[in-house]
Amino acid sequence: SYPGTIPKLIITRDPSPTPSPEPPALLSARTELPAGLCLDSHGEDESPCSDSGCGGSPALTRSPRKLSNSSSLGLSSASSFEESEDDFTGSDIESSLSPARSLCSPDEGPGNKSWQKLKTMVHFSPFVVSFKKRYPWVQLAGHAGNFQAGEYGRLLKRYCESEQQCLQKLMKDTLRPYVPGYYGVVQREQQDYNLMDDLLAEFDSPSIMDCKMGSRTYLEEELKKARERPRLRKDMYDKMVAVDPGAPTEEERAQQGILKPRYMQWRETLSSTATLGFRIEGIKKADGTCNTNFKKTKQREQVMQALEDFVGGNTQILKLYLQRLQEIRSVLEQSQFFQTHEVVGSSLLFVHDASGKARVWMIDFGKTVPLPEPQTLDHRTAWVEGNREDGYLWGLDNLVDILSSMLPQ
Ligand SMILES: Nc1ncnc2c1ncn2[C@@H]1O[C@H](COP(=O)(O)OP(=O)(O)OP(=O)(O)O)[C@@H](O)[C@H]1O
Ligand SMILES: O=P(O)(O)O[C@@H]1[C@H](O)[C@H](O)[C@@H](OP(=O)(O)O)[C@H](OP(=O)(O)O)[C@H]1O
Repeated sequence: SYPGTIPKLIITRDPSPTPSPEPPALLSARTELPAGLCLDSHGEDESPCSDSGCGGSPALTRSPRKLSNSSSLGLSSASSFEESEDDFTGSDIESSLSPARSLCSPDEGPGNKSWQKLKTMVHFSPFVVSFKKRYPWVQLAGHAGNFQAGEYGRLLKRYCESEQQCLQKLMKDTLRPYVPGYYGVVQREQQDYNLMDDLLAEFDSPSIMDCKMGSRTYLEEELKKARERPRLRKDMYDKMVAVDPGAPTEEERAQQGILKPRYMQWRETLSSTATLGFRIEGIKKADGTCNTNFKKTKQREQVMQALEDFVGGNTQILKLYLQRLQEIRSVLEQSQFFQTHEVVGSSLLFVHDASGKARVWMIDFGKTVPLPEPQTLDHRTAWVEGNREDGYLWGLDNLVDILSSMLPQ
């Protein structure tokens, strides 16, 4: 298991069947909370590109406007990813449970966040690009309303300054072939977007998997903020209760809210993030079925089963994925960008189709931040607060090891 210290914000109960050591508390939601603590129905300014951090941050000179829940629907269907639940065919157990979805629903009334997490919902978005190729675009994870269709096999992702900085640097780094091509900032309907390659464009009826990498999903900066300006998140409390009604403490129950790092950490220990350094966020298969119900996929065997199902038992595809991951790992080990950035919340996007093509790319750099010079990370050392290690390569080592063990020796 992960050799590092996972800070326990509040000790409730370990959702893991295997006991883990109890590390020291770094932050407590208890009485240390200063006066003025407020209860948000959604978070504010939690991370560089969290739903409020990016669009709502006053530091951004770019358009701070938040997309409304229906904003993508408000645009032409030929140019936007429409939310089309009619197309949904997957087993979406968690989404039906998720209170956050109804919390963020359009009829929620004013004053609430204007856009929401996709969570366990998957967006299928058929659209027409300028060369008339029509294909269903799928957003497996992340914030709803974050994406718009671009032209020529490109897509627009809601502007986030730290992501822009990263993508710009990555275009000059050895990692360039392993990230979506980046084409700068574009504006649509007064909203700024980062324009990048749609990685699905070159596939026919692709199968897709999103794996969130690293042993930690919140930035050190987020911990600091939570201490200095603690905000109780009602939406996160509700999401927690929907998955495990026994998870909140008495106090959290009374407050009907939890701090973001506490929620993120609970998610990490519930899934394989804390023990394997990555977790599956969602899988969509070529037959149209989707599963984003991996919150409790924690054990190595459960992960293997999900991967096996994803590739449909096709060892050739598995082999190609393994090769690509090994290639990415060796490039990461040399990459100047990677050595000098804390990479949190970033995913590996796996895509294959019936033609036998299988590729993996790194996506989502909204919470990838530069380190102060001359600090570097090896991405394998256990995290202790202050060292900023993210466990990315430790997770990739585990993923490579799991895929290798699934292939005939
Ligand atoms: N360049 C791309 N090409 C194709 N699909 C993409 C691309 N980028 C993202 N996606 C799809 O959108 C999903 C969410 O992407 P991403 O993680 O970048 O969004 P986000 O809103 O920043 O997520 P989070 O809330 O985790 O920060 C991915 O799981 C994938 O399905
Ligand atoms: O997957 P879940 O259980 O829905 O939880 C969300 C997930 O951890 C996202 O990664 C996080 O966004 P960031 O990575 O951008 O912080 C988001 O925070 P947010 O609600 O503050 O955006 C969480 O709500």
